[in-house]
Amino acid sequence: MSAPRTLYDKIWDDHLVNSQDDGTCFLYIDRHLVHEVTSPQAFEGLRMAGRKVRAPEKTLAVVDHNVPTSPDRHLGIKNEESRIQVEALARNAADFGVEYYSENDKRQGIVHIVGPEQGFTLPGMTIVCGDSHTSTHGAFGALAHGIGTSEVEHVLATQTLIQKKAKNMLVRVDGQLPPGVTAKDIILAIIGEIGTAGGTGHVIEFAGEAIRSLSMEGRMTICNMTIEGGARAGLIAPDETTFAYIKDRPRAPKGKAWDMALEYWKTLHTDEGAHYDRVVVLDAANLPPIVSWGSSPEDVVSVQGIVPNPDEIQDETKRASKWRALDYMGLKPGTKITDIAIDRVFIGSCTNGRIEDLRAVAKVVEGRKVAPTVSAMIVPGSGLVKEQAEAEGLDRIFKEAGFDWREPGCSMCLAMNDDRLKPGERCASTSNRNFEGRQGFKGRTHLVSPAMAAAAAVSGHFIDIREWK
Ligand SMILES: CC(C)[C@H](C(=O)O)[C@@H](O)C(=O)O
Ligand code: SF4
Repeated sequence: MSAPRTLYDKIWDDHLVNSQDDGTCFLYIDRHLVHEVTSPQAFEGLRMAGRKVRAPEKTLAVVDHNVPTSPDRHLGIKNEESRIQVEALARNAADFGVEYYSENDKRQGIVHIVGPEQGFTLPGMTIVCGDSHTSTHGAFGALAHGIGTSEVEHVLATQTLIQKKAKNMLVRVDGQLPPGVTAKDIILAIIGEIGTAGGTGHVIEFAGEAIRSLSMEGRMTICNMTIEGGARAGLIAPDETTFAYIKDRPRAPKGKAWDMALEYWKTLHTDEGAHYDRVVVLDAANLPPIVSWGSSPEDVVSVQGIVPNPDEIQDETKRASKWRALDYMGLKPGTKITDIAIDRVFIGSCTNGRIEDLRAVAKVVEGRKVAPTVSAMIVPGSGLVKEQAEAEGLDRIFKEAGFDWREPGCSMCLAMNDDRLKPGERCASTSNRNFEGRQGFKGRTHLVSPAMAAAAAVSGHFIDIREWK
């Protein structure tokens, strides 16, 4: 009998090409997603060295960060810097024979939404992308690493990645979530608990009843933000929910190949008695809806809570940094979270821009109006999410409520396109990062779930979604 292994151990072992005495390993990479921000120099490097893309059929390119989300974007990208980046990816994909979804392709969207949607992301695979939120794909039981541009070039050329093995960490979320509390609240609570460095050097496997009960959308939200907890990757063992999501996707295996794949996928779980280097346990039943108050995803509190007082922090450096965060956010200790008024609402991103997220928003805002003091936008994560939402009539609900209904892309998740906050503006956002300037120079971001963002849009301030009538 071989020693019991974790899910991470199994995927690692199945992809190990070579390992050196110092722990340096070559991992075979099954899937490579490429976007316009981190790929130009990588393709340029190949060109200069006269190399080809080794496995174009395992590579998929899509534009997301720089594309405008306005309805007239098919007329061309006005911002020159963005246009140059988007055109470069189109050219590189054509030159190197890589499939490419342009901003006018219905399948275009945020790379981490597109991969799963197409069945390009499958259980047991190693997946990379020059993007930190590649961890999202771990929701399928795939080992998914964000990589840098020089690694993008290395993978394009060799279909391998140089890695050292990380440690195993388990985050178990027991019990059932109360109504109104979502996957987003789980992951914000976890990061609040372990801190942004809590997962450093580890791959986190999420397990427990509350995780098992989540849809694939919810699981993707959890794995998406694993990276904000400092971990190398996040993983959730595949199960019937996973298989049902994948079945009949354009790139999923079909017929006999499906049966064979399924047989393998069913072995992808941690063995009884396998060792984790660290274990964290949370009880879902105790979780409230969560709102971030500072400039780090660990700065979180219950919607029923107050802005904390940094003076209560022992560590001097940390105390100073949290004071700075409050100053940046324009908040005072002791303020009730529900008394914080907002100017903008952003619903979208690879954290919460999927169909289930939009349905949750529609449920909250149907027959209501966005507060007159608030400007709110909804950005579907992909063209297919947009199409589905429109087929269900969600766009009508949004527009009647006064939301701006946009074209797919990263949008105001980060200020790399036309969608951004003005200095001092305060935003309830379903995205994953709240660093200074993230959504625009001097913009103020509060991270929340889609339902909480929707309720804030209508109320003009944060409100406990559990009390929504
Ligand atoms: C631009 C890109 C490299 C970046 C990332 O790596 O995550 C972006 O997607 C982000 O969310 O900050
Ligand atoms: S939506 Fe945001 S977090 Fe996701 S890839 Fe785009 S910029 Fe990064």
